[in-house]
Amino acid sequence: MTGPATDDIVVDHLTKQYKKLRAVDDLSFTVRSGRVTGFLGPNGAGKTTTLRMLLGLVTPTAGTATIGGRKYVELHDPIRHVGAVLEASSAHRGRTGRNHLRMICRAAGLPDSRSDEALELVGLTPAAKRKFKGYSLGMRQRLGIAAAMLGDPRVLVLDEPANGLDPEGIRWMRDLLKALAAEGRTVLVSSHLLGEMQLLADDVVILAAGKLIRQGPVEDVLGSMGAAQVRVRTPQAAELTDALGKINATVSPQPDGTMLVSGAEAAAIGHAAFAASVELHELTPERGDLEQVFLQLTAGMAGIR
Ligand SMILES: Nc1ncnc2c1ncn2[C@@H]1O[C@H](COP(=O)(O)OP(=O)(O)OP(=O)(O)O)[C@@H](O)[C@H]1O
Repeated sequence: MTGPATDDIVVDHLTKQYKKLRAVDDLSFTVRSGRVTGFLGPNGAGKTTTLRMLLGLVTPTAGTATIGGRKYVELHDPIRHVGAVLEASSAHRGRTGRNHLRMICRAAGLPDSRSDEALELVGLTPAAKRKFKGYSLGMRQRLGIAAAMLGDPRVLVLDEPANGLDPEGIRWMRDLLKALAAEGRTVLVSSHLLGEMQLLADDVVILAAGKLIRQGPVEDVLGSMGAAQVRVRTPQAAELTDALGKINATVSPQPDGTMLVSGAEAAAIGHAAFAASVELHELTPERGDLEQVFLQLTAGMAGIR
């Protein structure tokens, strides 16, 4: 039997040229099954264009994007293979959420029962018989995910799914996507919410100005920056700042009375403090978070082109 060996997404030298603008520029990356991959980039980086090429909605100028080895348009039964939410779902205003899903089921040859299962999955059962026009943005996002899940797809592609969700909704989304990945599905999610991505994603693909900046497990991307800082608390801030100046460390005082020191390891800071007879109340190495790393990696690559 032939067919895709896995449900990986493979983007290979993908390029999209719009007149003078190269929206996506020779982009290559892999999204692995069984993991949540965060797709990150400043505004205008080319994320949506990439996802649209992956889903066969935009024709690449060059390169390919495949799912389990096939282009989207070559998939035999796409709704059972790939679920996608590219923007907050739209439905006929006067139609109920349940009827909206049933119509999709009928068009795709899926049993009606899938509508209720998908509504249950996204927590919309209580609103199943309410009309779409009364749905909040968060409910529309949930309905979009329900529609994407109708075919029980192995691959999910979501563009900014957390938009419009309240903190409880964001947490719900995180739990759902992690659970779907834990079942072995491929989950590719674009987002601007970097704090949320750090909690959600196993891997990240970072894009700026159409080009790949970094890809890999979140831990590796965070670690690779070596963005280590050390949080220090002392009642002798002036003396410590002097002592650290001598070892070329940079000190930035924080509003909470601590100082963040970069350019020296905790041991070197402790030693400098000891040698200067400075009392320390805290000495905590801190790694840069995804937001700091993202801003460093994409610095100067203005989003709006
Ligand atoms: N149909 C089009 N014709 C011309 N230019 C386009 C078209 N679609 C997108 N672009 C341009 O391509 C670039 C990438 O846009 P894209 O929407 O893919 O970025 P994005 O990373 O999704 O941005 P955002 O985070 O703001 O949604 C932008 O400069 C955009 O203006």
